[in-house]
Amino acid sequence: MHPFNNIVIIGVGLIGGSIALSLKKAGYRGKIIGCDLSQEALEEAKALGVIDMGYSSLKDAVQGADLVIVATPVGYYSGIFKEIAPFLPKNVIVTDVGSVKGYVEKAASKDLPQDIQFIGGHPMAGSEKGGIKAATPFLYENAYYFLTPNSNTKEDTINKLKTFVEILGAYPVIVEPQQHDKIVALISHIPHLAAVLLANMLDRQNSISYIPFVGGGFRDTTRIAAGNPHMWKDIFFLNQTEVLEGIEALEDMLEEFKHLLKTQGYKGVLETLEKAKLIRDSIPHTYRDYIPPLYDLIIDVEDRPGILGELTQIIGNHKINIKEIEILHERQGEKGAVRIGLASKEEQEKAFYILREGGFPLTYRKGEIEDVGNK
Ligand SMILES: NC(=O)c1ccc[n+]([C@@H]2O[C@H](COP(=O)([O-])OP(=O)(O)OC[C@H]3O[C@@H](n4cnc5c(N)ncnc54)[C@H](O)[C@@H]3O)[C@@H](O)[C@H]2O)c1
Ligand SMILES: O=C(O)C(=O)C[C@]1(C(=O)O)C=C[C@@H](O)C=C1
Repeated sequence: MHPFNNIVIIGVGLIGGSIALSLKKAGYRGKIIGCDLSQEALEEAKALGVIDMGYSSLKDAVQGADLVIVATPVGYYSGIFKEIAPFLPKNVIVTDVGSVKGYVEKAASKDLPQDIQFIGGHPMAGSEKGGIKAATPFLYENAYYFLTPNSNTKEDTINKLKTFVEILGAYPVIVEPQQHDKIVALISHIPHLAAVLLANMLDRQNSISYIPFVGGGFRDTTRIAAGNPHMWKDIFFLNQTEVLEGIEALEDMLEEFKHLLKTQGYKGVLETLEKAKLIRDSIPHTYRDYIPPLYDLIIDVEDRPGILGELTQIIGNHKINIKEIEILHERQGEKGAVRIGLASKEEQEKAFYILREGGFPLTYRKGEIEDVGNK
């Protein structure tokens, strides 16, 4: 049974809109009310069927809610908490989706009434694109979703939010707000800063004219630099301590690398590169510990239009659900490769034979070939 019947989403953009779409996809039958400063976002959300009703007044929106999700840029939270505080129904649960949690926890305990249940939240899924038009019902599938209860959060509230997160297709992970901020500084905030600085280097070196030549490397390492500057400004300042620590660690590593390079430290440079490769290669497709493992197949395919459609159709015809699909970016000669992740060993075996006999003879179980890039 769904734990909520009347969900209010404040900020109907990428993250808020995607929550609403995921709920609808999962068959949620209650009401979804959107509240946004932007009339255009509300109109768009209604037209797309994302929300059932839209309000620009926070007071009107939250009346009757049993779950309020704050999904605006984090800098607005304190003002929003203060404004909704007098109008929140007694049994409502308030949560958020913000990329920092220590600050949000403090703001909630200061600005929300003491008897209102609050639990912080943060889905580890997103995009460099913002706004309701970028929202998708699949954003949270197989993503981690941090939940940060405080000492006042009841067990029942935690359980309801866990269920809610699972309905979105994500995996709830309970952490302390400070622990959360340490983790995301290293896996999200410092990487974002690095991407921003890499992008800006083209300008710094007065080499804007290099832009037409960028290949996959520059694109892959800087994609997130195209994210919303206002949102990211809030994130950096509201996770200032952890981000400053990360910057210092980055400075030390750059100094060390600079020294190795200046002093012909071949061994050290190689070790740095090898360590990074090990770490990068170890990022689980299978999200061990929290997410059930996936059973992968690697398929060598011809590089031509329509090939992906043919592959997925064969599998779909046999009612096998592809949990993950990835194009492996190795394009030497005429071949490319695709990785598909399946939910069970049985499905992997079935798909293996179906594909091999169905026009994809170069299908392998993961591990049968070491690494497509090294063949
Ligand atoms: N973008 C990501 O990748 C990502 C991922 C996880 C979490 N988050 C967090 O989610 C939140 C929203 O990010 P997003 O990417 O959906 O942004 P977005 O710009 O796509 O959407 C934000 C929406 O909030 C509305 N808004 C702004 N101020 C408001 C206010 N005071 N009252 C009501 N509505 C207001 C905007 O009009 C917009 O429609 C942020 O706190 C961000 O830290 C973002
Ligand atoms: O752009 C993406 O792909 C993201 O998922 C964005 C990303 C991330 O760093 O992973 C960015 C900030 C959010 O707080 C969560 C997710």
